[in-house]
Amino acid sequence: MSSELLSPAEMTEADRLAIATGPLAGIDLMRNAGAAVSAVVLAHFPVASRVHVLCGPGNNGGDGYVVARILRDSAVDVAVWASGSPKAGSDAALAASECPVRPRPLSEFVAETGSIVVDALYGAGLSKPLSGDAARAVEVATELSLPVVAVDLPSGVSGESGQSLGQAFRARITVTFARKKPGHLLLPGREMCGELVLADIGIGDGIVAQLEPRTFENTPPLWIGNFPVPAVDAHKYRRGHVGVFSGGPSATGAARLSALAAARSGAGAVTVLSPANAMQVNAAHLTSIMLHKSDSVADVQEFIGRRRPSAFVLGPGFGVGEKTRDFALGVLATGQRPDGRVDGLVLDADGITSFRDAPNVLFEAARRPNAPALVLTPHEGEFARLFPDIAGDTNLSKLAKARTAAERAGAIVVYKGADTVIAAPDGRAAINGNGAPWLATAGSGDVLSGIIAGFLAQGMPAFEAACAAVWIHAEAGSRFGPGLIAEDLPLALLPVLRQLAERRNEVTAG
Ligand SMILES: NC(=O)C1=CN([C@@H]2O[C@H](COP(=O)(O)OP(=O)(O)OC[C@H]3O[C@@H](n4cnc5c(N)ncnc54)[C@H](OP(=O)(O)O)[C@@H]3O)[C@@H](O)[C@H]2O)[C@@H](O)CC1
Ligand SMILES: [K+]
Repeated sequence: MSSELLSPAEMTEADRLAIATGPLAGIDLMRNAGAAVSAVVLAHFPVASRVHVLCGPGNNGGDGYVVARILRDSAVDVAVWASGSPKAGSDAALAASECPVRPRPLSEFVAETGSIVVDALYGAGLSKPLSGDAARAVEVATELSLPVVAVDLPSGVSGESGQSLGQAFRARITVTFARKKPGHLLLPGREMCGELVLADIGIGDGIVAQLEPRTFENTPPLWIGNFPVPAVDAHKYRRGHVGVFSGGPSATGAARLSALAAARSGAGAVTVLSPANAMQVNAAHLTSIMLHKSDSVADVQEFIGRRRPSAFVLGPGFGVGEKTRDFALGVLATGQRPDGRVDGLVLDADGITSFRDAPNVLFEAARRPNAPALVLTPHEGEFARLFPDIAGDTNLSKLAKARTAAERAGAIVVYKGADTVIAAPDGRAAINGNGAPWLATAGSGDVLSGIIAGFLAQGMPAFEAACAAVWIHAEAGSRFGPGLIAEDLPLALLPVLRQLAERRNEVTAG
């Protein structure tokens, strides 16, 4: 499965294992890497007046020497600018010795408009911020607006976190090898990479599998096998029943958006649970979605016992306070009750903020054996309310923050943003790469919560349900494009869901 992501350390280990297993030696992998980058340069910039290859002292630089040799062999005008020289006896030293272009020191780097830069300074081995000659090279490329093709990663960008500590190249194209790295998908890395090309350099799937990767790009292969398609004889309650809690009379819209999204994502039945004083306003806006009065935990329990809902959404428009905490803890306690157990609770917005002063109460409830799956869907601000120490730890990437939070909370954490990360308490995590700017609109998160609950109610495991919902939500948003408002999203889901249902049937048939 190629949705796996490898951290720079895991990638180094994959290189080592591949070399130890054979048949390819390190220099073969390097030659394949350099060939892949050269092919991209030749295909995208056939009329470049000159190609400047910047080579660092490690294996990333080694790839650069291979690129320079192949381009020279292809009659391209090539200049090589080197920062340090490769360690004697290394693969990079061998690649440098095979390169017919005499390197000049990076400190003298000059370039001209119309030329191309191949950035082979630092890749997986980036160990500190760019400084001196490397930082100046970034300035030269930026000033002249030269297209940059980055080898593995734009130098200065961390493959682990996507962060750049100081200066970094902004690439037009980045060519990486074997598997993508988290830094290619996490912001700002994703933007710094430009177009990302993944090249096969001969590291087999079996080698990657030995590393048992726990990080993935969030794409359909990750969860299509669990994507719910109703059986021919499906009864509406067998397709799952979602309950969505509504706020008071002037805050009911968010719950209805969530409810509609749960219904569109395939839940057989959806009920809005409304305070008595908001029943009329909700009733005026609901047709296929049911309505039930619910002012107290006893009302909620009575509903659970009688109507057997399998998932809830709590938070959108609900208000912050004790009632919210009681409802959330009441739902999570159903794992201990014989009269109706709920499979999952999606806690969003006010639901998250309500626990800011007592997050451990929530986490303990979620971690109790047999508790319903808890899915938390914080944006950055809400994340910091529930996990202030994790949010403030500048050593952690967004991926590591989500992962640490999920483990602490015993919950699936959907850490939202343009690079949403979904993490599970068991250590799995996925980074979403199809986020669309159109989704940054009021109510969009309420829709996402509803989709997650819709999938949970249909029996999808919680991590897969959250991943699928995030991807589908983003896909629907980007296909709809400009002018999107949250009301459009439930309908915009339909073509995406249709394609996935077809794909799921193919997977099942195959
Ligand atoms: N056989 C293989 O393994 C294959 C590997 N492949 C390629 O290898 C790349 C990884 O190679 P790598 O591990 O040698 O690390 P690399 O990125 O070259 O940097 C290390 C050197 O740079 C230095 N340095 C770092 N940051 C610096 C800074 N800011 N400023 C100044 N110096 C800095 C660092 O110094 P140090 O930290 O030791 O002080 C060290 O000397 C990978 O991205 C891929 O392109 C492919 O060819 C496939 C086969
Ligand atoms: K690089």
